[in-house]
Formats: sequence, structure tokens, C-alpha cells
Amino acid sequence: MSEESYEVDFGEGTAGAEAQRLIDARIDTADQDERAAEAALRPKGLDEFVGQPKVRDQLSLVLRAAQARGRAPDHVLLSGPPGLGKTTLAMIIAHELGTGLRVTSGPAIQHAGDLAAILSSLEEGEVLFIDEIHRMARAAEEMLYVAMEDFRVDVIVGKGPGATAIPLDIPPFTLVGATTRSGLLPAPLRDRFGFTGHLDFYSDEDLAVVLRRSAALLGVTAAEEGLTEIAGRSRGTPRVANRLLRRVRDYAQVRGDGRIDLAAARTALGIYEVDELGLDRLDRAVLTMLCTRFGGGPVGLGTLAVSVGEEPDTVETVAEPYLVREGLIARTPRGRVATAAAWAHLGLTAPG
Ligand SMILES: Nc1ncnc2c1ncn2[C@@H]1O[C@H](COP(=O)(O)OP(=O)(O)OP(=O)(O)O)[C@@H](O)[C@H]1O
Repeated sequence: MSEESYEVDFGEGTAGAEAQRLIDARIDTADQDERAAEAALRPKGLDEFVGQPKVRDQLSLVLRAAQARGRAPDHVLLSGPPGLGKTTLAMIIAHELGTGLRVTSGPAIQHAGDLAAILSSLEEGEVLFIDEIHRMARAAEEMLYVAMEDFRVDVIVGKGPGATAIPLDIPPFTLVGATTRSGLLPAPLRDRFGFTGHLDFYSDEDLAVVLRRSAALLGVTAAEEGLTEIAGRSRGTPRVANRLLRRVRDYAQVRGDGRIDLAAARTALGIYEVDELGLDRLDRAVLTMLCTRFGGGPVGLGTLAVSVGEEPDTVETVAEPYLVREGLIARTPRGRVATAAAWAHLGLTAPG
């Protein structure tokens, strides 16, 4: 989810540009701190991975069977909304197999050459994780098909009619692809994955388990009711749950006795504008615009996204899945529509 953005005017010229660069660097540092905090809470093994029983069980079979055969497991595709544990599962796969993990992402692979460099540097049995695999360049996709199926890369030497393809064998590896948009993956790519796991939003009970584990790792004392309250407002998403836990901990440390109880959780989440349904600022902006500016819809995704100042992709992959799951928005062929529950949640009266 995109964080709040601030527009600061530093004036013209070098001094302004330098100030902007420094501020950007500080924003990066803050982002890195969040990432480091997130990484510290990642489960390492499949047995620590909470919830998603089907995916866990199926994946466990795939991994055990491959290990018994002494072969690299089939390629794995993980799909689902952001923050549900796709990267974590890729790391767990490498950990369970006792092999190395290489991490890249679709947007980083803009040319076939980028992928060729990565593939040809892999070691036998390694796991290659490509996040946002649906955003990889088309030319690289073709190369990936061959690599996945035949463990071969065709390196093109020369240009035009004289160009020749030199086949280069690569060691067997396991590709783990992650996507928030499995529908955008071309069928030939999707078909080359031997196992596809779809991650669903977590139940509040599972999120409470995630939070209990995280609180213990962070060394915070937390009452069950406090954790349940945070779980209920976490949009079914472990990443959000862990982030809210850290914010409630901040509040408890600064304004309370350091313990997370129900009162601390409620007050802190109020301060951070996370409502009882777990809707955050973007979710509420989408709902409010849909109801107040577009009379509840139907309205197209692009128009809705522009009205809240976000990319259509962010609205579609970050805000919408949860709003749809909570029954607040319906997707119709003519556009997005606010449901009666949305009007009620905003405390507004639906038109006629
Ligand atoms: N099943 C789980 N059990 C415990 N913690 C989890 C689980 N799934 C995710 N987490 C926690 O949530 C955080 C986000 O998970 P992760 O980065 O794997 O999500 P993701 O699906 O890859 O998201 P994105 O697509 O945005 O990269 C991690 O810090 C991890 O600790």
C-alpha cells in the first residue's frame, strides 16, 4: 500500500534538489526500517507458517516428494493479494529444501538479457523467486518458458538475419513466481507451473495467532483481548496485523505502561485512523468517493482511482479485494457499485 505522500517545495536550483535528495533518502531509510521489522517476524519453516492449511499441506507434499526423489521440486506459483505471505512462502521453500534463494521481481526484468544473467548464475537446486511475475517483459517470458521446461537458455548472439541462438544448459532449479494478478499471466506461463497455491485472506483467529507469535518475538506483553482487537482490524492480512501491532506497541510504550491491552489497542488504532472494520485511509477514500461523488456507482475503476489520486492497479489489488470480501463493493460489468453495507458503514443514506 502506498504510504502517505508529502509535497514539499524546496525551491529551485541545486540547494533545493540536494534537500529533496536528502529527504528522499530519509524516506528510504524509514522504509528500510519497516522492511527490517517485517523481516524479523517472518516464519522460517512451514510449521511456523500460520493458517492457509490447504496451501501449506499441498506444498508440504510437493516438497517432501521432491526431496524423496532427490530432485528439484516442480515450479510453484503463488497468487493472492499483497501481504498474505507469498515472499515468506518462497523463503520457507528454500529453507525446507536447504537450498539457496535468489530473489528478483518482474519489473526488474525488462530485457531477456536481465533474465539470462540471473538464470545462468543459478546453482543446482536453487530457488528463484520472481515477485510480481506478471510484470515481466514479454521477451523475457519466452526465455523463461524454455528455462522452466528444459533448463536451457538460448543466448542470442548478433543482430538481424545473422543472429544465432547458442543454447546454454542451466542447472535444474525451482521457480517460485508470485502474483497479485494471476489472471494477467499468459496461459503458457501459468501452465508451466506444477503447483499453484492461492492465498486467501486470513481469519481473525489465525491473525491472532500470528500476532501472539510476533508479540513474543518483539518482547511485548499483550493481553489476548488486545491482540484480538488488532486482529479484527487487520484486513485479513498478516503484514497489516504486524504493522498495527508495532504501532500499538509504540502507543503503549509512550502513553501507557508498555502492555498491549484492549484499551491500548482501541485508542492506538483510533489514533492511526484504522476503523472497526479495519478499513484504512485508502479503503475509506475509495468508498467515500464512490458514494458521495458517484452516487454509489456504477463507476469505472480508472475514474474511481483518479478521484482518490491512486493508480488503478493499487485500487484494484490493494483496496478492492478486501472491500469486496467485506461486502462493501460489488464489481459489475458496468463498474464498481457501493452496497447497502457501504452506505451504512459510512453513516450515509443511500439515494432513493
Ligand atoms: N502465514 C503467516 N504466518 C505468520 N506470519 C506471516 C504469514 N504470512 C505472512 N506473514 C507475515 O506478514 C508479512 C508479509 O508477508 P509477505 O512479505 O510474505 O507477503 P507477500 O504476500 O509476499 O506480500 P507482497 O505481495 O506485498 O510482497 C511478513 O513479515 C510475515 O512475517
